[in-house]
Amino acid sequence: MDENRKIRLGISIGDLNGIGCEVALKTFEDSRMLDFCTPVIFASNKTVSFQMRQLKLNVTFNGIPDASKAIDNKVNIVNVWKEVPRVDFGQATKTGGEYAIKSLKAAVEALKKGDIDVLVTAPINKNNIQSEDFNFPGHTDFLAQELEGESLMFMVTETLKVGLLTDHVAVKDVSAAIIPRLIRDKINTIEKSLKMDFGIRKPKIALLGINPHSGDNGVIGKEDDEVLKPVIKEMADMGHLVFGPYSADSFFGSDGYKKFDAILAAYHDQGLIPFKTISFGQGVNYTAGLSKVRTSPDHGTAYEIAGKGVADESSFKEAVFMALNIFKHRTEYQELTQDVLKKQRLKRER
Ligand SMILES: NC(=O)c1ccc[n+]([C@@H]2O[C@H](COP(=O)([O-])OP(=O)(O)OC[C@H]3O[C@@H](n4cnc5c(N)ncnc54)[C@H](O)[C@@H]3O)[C@@H](O)[C@H]2O)c1
Ligand SMILES: N[C@H](C(=O)O)[C@H](O)COP(=O)(O)O
Repeated sequence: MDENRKIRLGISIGDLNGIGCEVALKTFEDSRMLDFCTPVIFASNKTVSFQMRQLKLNVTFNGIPDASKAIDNKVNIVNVWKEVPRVDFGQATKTGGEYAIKSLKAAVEALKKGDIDVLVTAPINKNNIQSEDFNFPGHTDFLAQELEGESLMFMVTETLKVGLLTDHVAVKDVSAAIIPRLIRDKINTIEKSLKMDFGIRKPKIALLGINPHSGDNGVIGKEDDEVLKPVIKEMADMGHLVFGPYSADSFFGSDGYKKFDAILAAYHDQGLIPFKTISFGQGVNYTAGLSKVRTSPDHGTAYEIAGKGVADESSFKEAVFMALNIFKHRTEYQELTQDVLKKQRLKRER
Protein backbone atom coordinates (compact mmCIF):
# COMPACT_ATOMS: atom_id res chain seq x y z
CA MET A 1 0.00 0.00 0.00
CA ASP A 2 1.18 3.52 -0.85
CA GLU A 3 1.88 5.00 2.60
CA ASN A 4 0.87 8.50 1.47
CA ARG A 5 -2.74 7.57 0.80
CA LYS A 6 -5.57 6.78 3.19
CA ILE A 7 -6.78 3.22 3.69
CA ARG A 8 -9.10 2.37 0.79
CA LEU A 9 -12.24 0.76 2.08
CA GLY A 10 -14.27 -1.12 -0.53
CA ILE A 11 -18.02 -1.55 -0.07
CA SER A 12 -20.12 -4.14 -1.88
CA ILE A 13 -23.65 -2.84 -2.11
CA GLY A 14 -25.61 -5.95 -1.12
CA ASP A 15 -29.21 -6.59 -2.11
CA LEU A 16 -30.55 -3.40 -3.78
CA ASN A 17 -34.02 -4.16 -2.35
CA GLY A 18 -32.72 -4.28 1.23
CA ILE A 19 -31.17 -1.72 3.59
CA GLY A 20 -27.52 -2.19 2.54
CA CYS A 21 -27.17 0.89 0.36
CA GLU A 22 -29.02 2.97 2.95
CA VAL A 23 -26.74 2.08 5.88
CA ALA A 24 -23.60 2.54 3.74
CA LEU A 25 -24.69 5.99 2.51
CA LYS A 26 -25.86 7.08 5.96
CA THR A 27 -22.42 6.12 7.31
CA PHE A 28 -20.65 8.38 4.80
CA GLU A 29 -23.22 11.18 4.91
CA ASP A 30 -21.09 12.31 7.85
CA SER A 31 -18.10 13.75 5.97
CA ARG A 32 -15.87 13.33 9.04
CA MET A 33 -15.74 9.62 8.12
CA LEU A 34 -13.51 10.62 5.19
CA ASP A 35 -10.79 11.55 7.71
CA PHE A 36 -10.39 7.83 8.51
CA CYS A 37 -10.51 6.17 5.10
CA THR A 38 -11.37 6.52 1.43
CA PRO A 39 -14.62 4.69 0.65
CA VAL A 40 -15.02 2.94 -2.71
CA ILE A 41 -18.56 1.71 -3.38
CA PHE A 42 -19.02 -0.96 -6.07
CA ALA A 43 -22.32 -0.18 -7.84
CA SER A 44 -23.06 2.66 -10.28
CA ASN A 45 -23.70 6.42 -10.15
CA LYS A 46 -27.30 5.93 -11.30
CA THR A 47 -28.06 3.20 -8.77
CA VAL A 48 -26.64 5.23 -5.90
CA SER A 49 -28.43 8.42 -7.05
CA PHE A 50 -31.72 6.49 -7.20
CA GLN A 51 -31.27 5.20 -3.64
CA MET A 52 -30.38 8.67 -2.38
CA ARG A 53 -33.50 10.19 -3.94
CA GLN A 54 -35.74 7.50 -2.49
CA LEU A 55 -34.20 7.72 0.96
CA LYS A 56 -33.76 11.52 0.99
CA LEU A 57 -30.02 11.21 1.64
CA ASN A 58 -27.37 13.64 0.50
CA VAL A 59 -23.88 12.36 -0.24
CA THR A 60 -21.61 13.99 -2.81
CA PHE A 61 -19.76 11.32 -4.72
CA ASN A 62 -17.10 10.82 -7.36
CA GLY A 63 -17.80 8.32 -10.16
CA ILE A 64 -14.78 6.29 -11.32
CA PRO A 65 -14.26 3.48 -13.87
CA ASP A 66 -12.23 1.30 -11.52
CA ALA A 67 -11.00 1.31 -7.93
CA SER A 68 -7.42 2.24 -8.78
CA LYS A 69 -8.74 5.74 -9.69
CA ALA A 70 -10.21 6.38 -6.22
CA ILE A 71 -9.52 9.83 -4.78
CA ASP A 72 -8.97 10.61 -1.10
CA ASN A 73 -11.54 12.80 0.71
CA LYS A 74 -14.34 11.70 -1.66
CA VAL A 75 -16.97 8.99 -1.63
CA ASN A 76 -15.94 7.05 -4.73
CA ILE A 77 -18.41 5.01 -6.78
CA VAL A 78 -17.01 2.42 -9.17
CA ASN A 79 -19.36 2.10 -12.14
CA VAL A 80 -19.64 -1.69 -12.23
CA TRP A 81 -22.74 -1.56 -14.46
CA LYS A 82 -24.19 1.00 -16.89
CA GLU A 83 -27.85 -0.09 -16.95
CA VAL A 84 -30.37 0.89 -14.27
CA PRO A 85 -31.47 -2.26 -12.43
CA ARG A 86 -35.04 -2.31 -11.14
CA VAL A 87 -35.39 -1.80 -7.39
CA ASP A 88 -38.35 -3.30 -5.52
CA PHE A 89 -37.73 -2.41 -1.90
CA GLY A 90 -38.68 -5.21 0.46
CA GLN A 91 -38.91 -7.88 -2.24
CA ALA A 92 -36.59 -10.85 -2.80
CA THR A 93 -36.11 -10.57 -6.57
CA LYS A 94 -33.75 -12.26 -9.02
CA THR A 95 -32.41 -8.81 -10.04
CA GLY A 96 -31.64 -7.92 -6.41
CA GLY A 97 -29.51 -11.05 -6.05
CA GLU A 98 -27.83 -10.68 -9.44
CA TYR A 99 -26.59 -7.13 -8.81
CA ALA A 100 -25.52 -7.97 -5.25
CA ILE A 101 -23.18 -10.58 -6.70
CA LYS A 102 -21.95 -8.27 -9.53
CA SER A 103 -20.96 -5.76 -6.87
CA LEU A 104 -19.38 -8.40 -4.60
CA LYS A 105 -17.34 -9.98 -7.39
CA ALA A 106 -16.01 -6.61 -8.60
CA ALA A 107 -15.10 -5.65 -5.02
CA VAL A 108 -13.29 -8.93 -4.39
CA GLU A 109 -11.29 -8.57 -7.61
CA ALA A 110 -10.20 -5.09 -6.52
CA LEU A 111 -9.29 -6.49 -3.08
CA LYS A 112 -7.15 -9.20 -4.63
CA LYS A 113 -5.41 -6.66 -6.90
CA GLY A 114 -4.69 -4.35 -3.97
CA ASP A 115 -6.80 -1.48 -5.39
CA ILE A 116 -8.73 -1.55 -2.12
CA ASP A 117 -7.20 -2.51 1.24
CA VAL A 118 -10.23 -3.86 3.12
CA LEU A 119 -13.79 -4.85 2.24
CA VAL A 120 -17.06 -4.12 4.05
CA THR A 121 -20.01 -6.03 2.60
CA ALA A 122 -23.63 -4.89 2.79
CA PRO A 123 -26.15 -7.70 3.39
CA ILE A 124 -27.28 -10.15 0.75
CA ASN A 125 -30.23 -12.52 0.66
CA LYS A 126 -28.90 -16.08 0.69
CA ASN A 127 -31.71 -17.32 -1.54
CA ASN A 128 -31.81 -14.90 -4.49
CA ILE A 129 -28.01 -14.85 -4.95
CA GLN A 130 -27.98 -18.51 -6.00
CA SER A 131 -27.19 -19.17 -9.66
CA GLU A 132 -25.08 -21.45 -11.82
CA ASP A 133 -22.17 -19.03 -11.36
CA PHE A 134 -22.65 -18.42 -7.66
CA ASN A 135 -23.42 -21.32 -5.39
CA PHE A 136 -22.41 -20.27 -1.88
CA PRO A 137 -24.52 -19.88 1.29
CA GLY A 138 -22.88 -16.56 2.12
CA HIS A 139 -19.92 -14.18 1.82
CA THR A 140 -17.76 -16.25 4.20
CA ASP A 141 -17.89 -19.32 2.00
CA PHE A 142 -17.27 -17.33 -1.20
CA LEU A 143 -14.31 -15.44 0.29
CA ALA A 144 -12.83 -18.68 1.64
CA GLN A 145 -12.61 -19.83 -1.97
CA GLU A 146 -11.30 -16.52 -3.37
CA LEU A 147 -8.68 -15.63 -0.76
CA GLU A 148 -5.84 -17.50 0.90
CA GLY A 149 -6.14 -18.91 4.42
CA GLU A 150 -8.57 -20.80 6.63
CA SER A 151 -11.78 -18.83 7.18
CA LEU A 152 -13.52 -18.38 10.52
CA MET A 153 -16.88 -16.69 11.02
CA PHE A 154 -16.01 -14.37 13.90
CA MET A 155 -18.67 -12.07 15.40
CA VAL A 156 -16.90 -9.28 17.23
CA THR A 157 -17.28 -6.17 19.36
CA GLU A 158 -14.61 -4.57 21.53
CA THR A 159 -15.71 -6.67 24.51
CA LEU A 160 -17.33 -9.83 23.10
CA LYS A 161 -15.91 -12.12 20.41
CA VAL A 162 -17.65 -15.30 19.29
CA GLY A 163 -16.24 -17.59 16.61
CA LEU A 164 -17.90 -20.66 15.11
CA LEU A 165 -16.65 -24.23 14.67
CA THR A 166 -19.32 -24.75 12.00
CA ASP A 167 -21.02 -21.77 10.32
CA HIS A 168 -23.52 -22.11 7.46
CA VAL A 169 -24.10 -25.80 8.20
CA ALA A 170 -27.57 -27.32 8.60
CA VAL A 171 -28.21 -28.56 12.15
CA LYS A 172 -28.54 -32.17 10.95
CA ASP A 173 -24.95 -32.03 9.63
CA VAL A 174 -23.29 -30.27 12.56
CA SER A 175 -22.23 -33.27 14.61
CA ALA A 176 -20.58 -35.07 11.68
CA ALA A 177 -18.73 -31.87 10.67
CA ILE A 178 -17.07 -31.44 14.07
CA ILE A 179 -13.97 -33.60 13.67
CA PRO A 180 -10.60 -33.21 15.47
CA ARG A 181 -8.87 -31.52 12.52
CA LEU A 182 -11.62 -28.89 12.25
CA ILE A 183 -11.43 -28.14 15.99
CA ARG A 184 -7.63 -27.77 15.87
CA ASP A 185 -7.82 -25.55 12.76
CA LYS A 186 -10.48 -23.26 14.25
CA ILE A 187 -8.59 -22.95 17.57
CA ASN A 188 -5.39 -22.04 15.68
CA THR A 189 -7.25 -19.53 13.47
CA ILE A 190 -9.08 -17.78 16.29
CA GLU A 191 -5.90 -17.59 18.37
CA LYS A 192 -3.88 -16.17 15.47
CA SER A 193 -6.59 -13.64 14.73
CA LEU A 194 -6.77 -12.50 18.36
CA LYS A 195 -3.00 -11.91 18.34
CA MET A 196 -2.58 -10.46 14.86
CA ASP A 197 -5.88 -8.61 14.33
CA PHE A 198 -6.72 -7.54 17.88
CA GLY A 199 -3.28 -7.27 19.53
CA ILE A 200 -4.02 -9.77 22.35
CA ARG A 201 -0.69 -11.39 23.19
CA LYS A 202 -1.81 -14.54 25.04
CA PRO A 203 -5.50 -15.04 24.25
CA LYS A 204 -7.77 -17.14 26.46
CA ILE A 205 -10.37 -19.07 24.49
CA ALA A 206 -13.47 -20.90 25.79
CA LEU A 207 -15.16 -23.69 23.83
CA LEU A 208 -18.87 -24.39 24.20
CA GLY A 209 -20.16 -27.96 24.42
CA ILE A 210 -21.90 -29.55 21.46
CA ASN A 211 -24.68 -31.35 23.34
CA PRO A 212 -27.01 -30.09 26.10
CA HIS A 213 -24.92 -29.83 29.29
CA SER A 214 -21.88 -30.91 27.25
CA GLY A 215 -23.40 -34.38 27.16
CA ASP A 216 -23.44 -34.91 30.96
CA ASN A 217 -20.74 -37.60 30.75
CA GLY A 218 -22.24 -39.30 27.75
CA VAL A 219 -25.87 -39.42 28.90
CA ILE A 220 -26.96 -36.86 26.25
CA GLY A 221 -24.59 -37.58 23.36
CA LYS A 222 -21.00 -38.71 23.25
CA GLU A 223 -19.40 -36.04 20.95
CA ASP A 224 -18.22 -33.81 23.81
CA ASP A 225 -16.37 -36.67 25.54
CA GLU A 226 -15.10 -38.42 22.47
CA VAL A 227 -14.22 -35.52 20.13
CA LEU A 228 -14.15 -32.13 21.82
CA LYS A 229 -12.52 -32.87 25.20
CA PRO A 230 -9.52 -34.83 23.84
CA VAL A 231 -8.67 -32.03 21.37
CA ILE A 232 -9.03 -29.31 24.02
CA LYS A 233 -6.69 -31.29 26.30
CA GLU A 234 -4.21 -31.91 23.48
CA MET A 235 -4.14 -28.18 22.57
CA ALA A 236 -3.93 -27.12 26.24
CA ASP A 237 -0.99 -29.52 26.77
CA MET A 238 0.73 -27.80 23.84
CA GLY A 239 0.43 -24.47 25.67
CA HIS A 240 -2.68 -22.95 24.09
CA LEU A 241 -4.97 -21.24 26.61
CA VAL A 242 -8.08 -23.18 25.64
CA PHE A 243 -10.74 -24.18 28.14
CA GLY A 244 -14.02 -26.10 28.20
CA PRO A 245 -16.24 -27.46 26.96
CA TYR A 246 -18.68 -25.26 28.89
CA SER A 247 -22.42 -25.86 28.91
CA ALA A 248 -23.71 -23.35 26.35
CA ASP A 249 -27.09 -22.71 28.03
CA SER A 250 -25.80 -20.83 31.08
CA PHE A 251 -22.48 -19.57 29.75
CA PHE A 252 -23.67 -16.12 28.71
CA GLY A 253 -26.34 -15.63 31.40
CA SER A 254 -23.79 -16.32 34.12
CA ASP A 255 -21.34 -13.77 32.66
CA GLY A 256 -18.83 -16.63 32.26
CA TYR A 257 -17.95 -15.24 28.84
CA LYS A 258 -16.40 -12.11 30.35
CA LYS A 259 -13.45 -14.16 31.62
CA PHE A 260 -12.27 -15.04 28.09
CA ASP A 261 -10.91 -13.12 25.11
CA ALA A 262 -13.06 -15.18 22.74
CA ILE A 263 -15.55 -18.02 22.65
CA LEU A 264 -15.75 -20.80 20.07
CA ALA A 265 -19.33 -22.00 19.65
CA ALA A 266 -20.11 -25.36 18.07
CA TYR A 267 -22.67 -24.12 15.55
CA HIS A 268 -24.26 -20.97 14.08
CA ASP A 269 -27.22 -20.27 16.36
CA GLN A 270 -25.45 -21.44 19.52
CA GLY A 271 -23.00 -18.56 19.04
CA LEU A 272 -25.03 -15.97 17.16
CA ILE A 273 -28.13 -15.93 19.37
CA PRO A 274 -26.24 -14.79 22.48
CA PHE A 275 -23.98 -12.53 20.40
CA LYS A 276 -26.82 -10.69 18.67
CA THR A 277 -28.90 -10.60 21.88
CA ILE A 278 -26.08 -8.89 23.74
CA SER A 279 -24.76 -6.65 20.95
CA PHE A 280 -27.26 -6.26 18.07
CA GLY A 281 -26.60 -2.97 16.34
CA GLN A 282 -23.02 -2.76 17.63
CA GLY A 283 -21.74 -6.13 16.45
CA VAL A 284 -19.57 -6.87 13.43
CA ASN A 285 -19.30 -10.03 11.37
CA TYR A 286 -15.61 -10.51 10.61
CA THR A 287 -14.23 -13.21 8.30
CA ALA A 288 -11.02 -14.03 10.17
CA GLY A 289 -8.18 -16.24 8.99
CA LEU A 290 -7.94 -14.97 5.41
CA SER A 291 -5.24 -13.02 3.60
CA LYS A 292 -7.51 -9.93 3.37
CA VAL A 293 -9.82 -8.18 5.82
CA ARG A 294 -13.60 -8.36 5.32
CA THR A 295 -16.23 -7.18 7.78
CA SER A 296 -19.97 -6.69 7.60
CA PRO A 297 -22.74 -5.43 9.87
CA ASP A 298 -24.45 -7.91 12.20
CA HIS A 299 -27.80 -7.70 10.40
CA GLY A 300 -29.40 -8.87 7.17
CA THR A 301 -31.41 -7.29 4.37
CA ALA A 302 -34.25 -6.22 6.73
CA TYR A 303 -36.77 -6.15 3.86
CA GLU A 304 -39.63 -5.04 6.10
CA ILE A 305 -38.02 -1.62 6.65
CA ALA A 306 -36.21 -1.27 3.30
CA GLY A 307 -36.80 1.96 1.37
CA LYS A 308 -38.37 3.67 4.37
CA GLY A 309 -35.29 5.53 5.53
CA VAL A 310 -35.48 4.19 9.09
CA ALA A 311 -32.59 1.68 9.06
CA ASP A 312 -30.00 2.18 11.78
CA GLU A 313 -26.47 2.49 10.34
CA SER A 314 -24.64 1.91 13.67
CA SER A 315 -23.53 -1.64 12.92
CA PHE A 316 -22.34 -0.70 9.42
CA LYS A 317 -20.31 2.13 10.94
CA GLU A 318 -18.83 -0.31 13.47
CA ALA A 319 -17.97 -2.65 10.58
CA VAL A 320 -16.06 0.21 8.91
CA PHE A 321 -14.09 1.08 12.07
CA MET A 322 -13.45 -2.60 12.84
CA ALA A 323 -12.05 -3.24 9.34
CA LEU A 324 -9.75 -0.20 9.66
CA ASN A 325 -8.54 -1.20 13.13
CA ILE A 326 -7.89 -4.79 12.10
CA PHE A 327 -5.99 -3.61 9.02
CA LYS A 328 -3.80 -1.34 11.16
CA HIS A 329 -3.18 -4.08 13.76
CA ARG A 330 -2.24 -6.57 11.02
CA THR A 331 0.15 -4.17 9.34
CA GLU A 332 1.83 -3.43 12.67
CA TYR A 333 1.97 -7.14 13.57
CA GLN A 334 3.53 -8.01 10.22
CA GLU A 335 6.14 -5.28 10.62
CA LEU A 336 6.98 -6.43 14.14
CA THR A 337 7.22 -10.13 13.31
CA GLN A 338 8.99 -10.03 9.96
CA ASP A 339 12.50 -11.41 9.81
CA VAL A 340 14.57 -8.21 9.78
CA LEU A 341 17.83 -10.14 9.49
CA LYS A 342 16.54 -11.74 6.28
CA LYS A 343 15.86 -8.26 4.89
CA GLN A 344 19.40 -7.16 5.69
CA ARG A 345 20.81 -10.33 4.12
CA LEU A 346 18.82 -9.70 0.95
CA LYS A 347 20.09 -6.10 0.78
CA ARG A 348 23.68 -7.29 1.11
CA GLU A 349 23.19 -9.94 -1.57
CA ARG A 350 22.04 -7.36 -4.14
N1 LIG B 1 -24.04 -10.25 6.04
C1 LIG B 1 -25.11 -10.69 5.38
O1 LIG B 1 -25.13 -10.69 4.16
C2 LIG B 1 -26.32 -11.16 6.15
C3 LIG B 1 -26.33 -11.18 7.55
C4 LIG B 1 -27.47 -11.65 8.20
C5 LIG B 1 -28.58 -12.06 7.46
N2 LIG B 1 -28.52 -12.01 6.10
C6 LIG B 1 -29.67 -12.37 5.26
O2 LIG B 1 -30.65 -11.34 5.36
C7 LIG B 1 -31.94 -11.89 5.16
C8 LIG B 1 -32.88 -11.46 6.29
O3 LIG B 1 -32.40 -12.02 7.51
P1 LIG B 1 -33.12 -11.89 8.91
O4 LIG B 1 -34.52 -11.45 8.71
O5 LIG B 1 -32.84 -13.12 9.65
O6 LIG B 1 -32.31 -10.78 9.69
P2 LIG B 1 -32.30 -9.18 9.56
O7 LIG B 1 -31.07 -8.75 10.29
O8 LIG B 1 -32.42 -8.75 8.15
O9 LIG B 1 -33.60 -8.68 10.36
C9 LIG B 1 -33.84 -9.04 11.70
C10 LIG B 1 -34.66 -7.93 12.40
O10 LIG B 1 -33.82 -6.82 12.70
C11 LIG B 1 -34.32 -5.62 12.06
N3 LIG B 1 -33.13 -4.92 11.56
C12 LIG B 1 -32.08 -5.46 10.91
N4 LIG B 1 -31.17 -4.52 10.63
C13 LIG B 1 -31.64 -3.35 11.08
C14 LIG B 1 -31.14 -2.01 11.05
N5 LIG B 1 -29.94 -1.69 10.52
N6 LIG B 1 -31.91 -1.03 11.59
C15 LIG B 1 -33.10 -1.33 12.15
N7 LIG B 1 -33.63 -2.60 12.21
C16 LIG B 1 -32.90 -3.59 11.68
C17 LIG B 1 -35.19 -6.11 10.91
O11 LIG B 1 -36.14 -5.12 10.54
C18 LIG B 1 -35.79 -7.38 11.53
O12 LIG B 1 -36.85 -7.03 12.38
C19 LIG B 1 -31.73 -13.41 5.06
O13 LIG B 1 -31.71 -13.79 3.71
C20 LIG B 1 -30.38 -13.64 5.67
O14 LIG B 1 -29.72 -14.77 5.20
C21 LIG B 1 -27.42 -11.56 5.43
N1 LIG C 1 -24.24 -15.63 9.78
C1 LIG C 1 -24.18 -14.27 9.44
C2 LIG C 1 -25.02 -13.42 10.34
O1 LIG C 1 -26.05 -13.88 10.76
O2 LIG C 1 -24.67 -12.29 10.54
C3 LIG C 1 -24.73 -14.04 8.06
O3 LIG C 1 -25.53 -15.08 7.66
C4 LIG C 1 -23.80 -13.56 7.08
O4 LIG C 1 -22.97 -14.54 6.59
P1 LIG C 1 -21.87 -14.16 5.52
O5 LIG C 1 -21.02 -13.14 6.16
O6 LIG C 1 -21.18 -15.43 5.26
O7 LIG C 1 -22.63 -13.66 4.35
